[in-house]
Amino acid sequence: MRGRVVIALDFPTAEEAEALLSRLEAEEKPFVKVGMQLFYAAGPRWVERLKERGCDVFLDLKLHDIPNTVAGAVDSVARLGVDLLTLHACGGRAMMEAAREARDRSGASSLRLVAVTQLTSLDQRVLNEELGIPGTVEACVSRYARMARESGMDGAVCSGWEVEGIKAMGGPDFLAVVPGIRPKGEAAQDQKRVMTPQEAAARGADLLVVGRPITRAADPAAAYRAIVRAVQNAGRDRCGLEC
Ligand SMILES: O=C(O)c1cc(=O)[nH]c(=O)n1[C@@H]1O[C@H](COP(=O)(O)O)[C@@H](O)[C@H]1O
Repeated sequence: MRGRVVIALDFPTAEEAEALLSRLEAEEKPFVKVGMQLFYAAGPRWVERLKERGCDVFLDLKLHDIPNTVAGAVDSVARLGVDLLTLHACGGRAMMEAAREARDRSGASSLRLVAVTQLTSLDQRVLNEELGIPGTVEACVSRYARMARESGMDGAVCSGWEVEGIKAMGGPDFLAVVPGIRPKGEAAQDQKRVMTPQEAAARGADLLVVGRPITRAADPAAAYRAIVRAVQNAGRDRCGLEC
């Protein structure tokens, strides 16, 4: 999956998400993320239809509950045929293990479970002063990612600043999913730990999650293409030829 751009469809209705997708029709099969806003509005049947029209689908529900409840949620999601599902690493080992067991029992072997470490909207001050977690953001992300891997998760969500540590710890098959992507010069908005697409890809991001820089652009298809190009250029930078 190395270096794929995922478009975050953060819209209030299915119609608005579909309007965006129709503007991207000329592009190769897109990888899209459906988060809470759209999922709660459009529902599971709409997500199934997204798969039927050929999109790869990342369902970002950020599950966080007791193990039994999360296992039940994973069982329901497994029936939708989506490719990726998020849960919060801070739910702990038992929760993540229950999620993995539910996925394995469901037979949906292509459903990858990825654990959110620390949200890209948080910074050092929030971690230490508001959440009361000591140490650096990087150390916390690394600790959560290791726990996620040991609990059988397929990857972790982190910012571009923590990708190299996660890839070094988890190896090539442990996915580093990276939101907080901002092309040079774009406003960070509510994101704190941001990085350009080129740099995140050069550091080893497998999936780059991009929302507003594409969805709110005057020309979303052009914005998407520019980000895909930046990611491809990072691949060339890494090995001297296209890889
Ligand atoms: O799990 C996520 O996808 C996620 C984790 C995280 O730490 N930060 C983060 O921004 N996201 C998601 O990534 C997307 C980023 O959107 P933009 O900030 O508009 O590019 C949103 O849909 C967020 O829900």
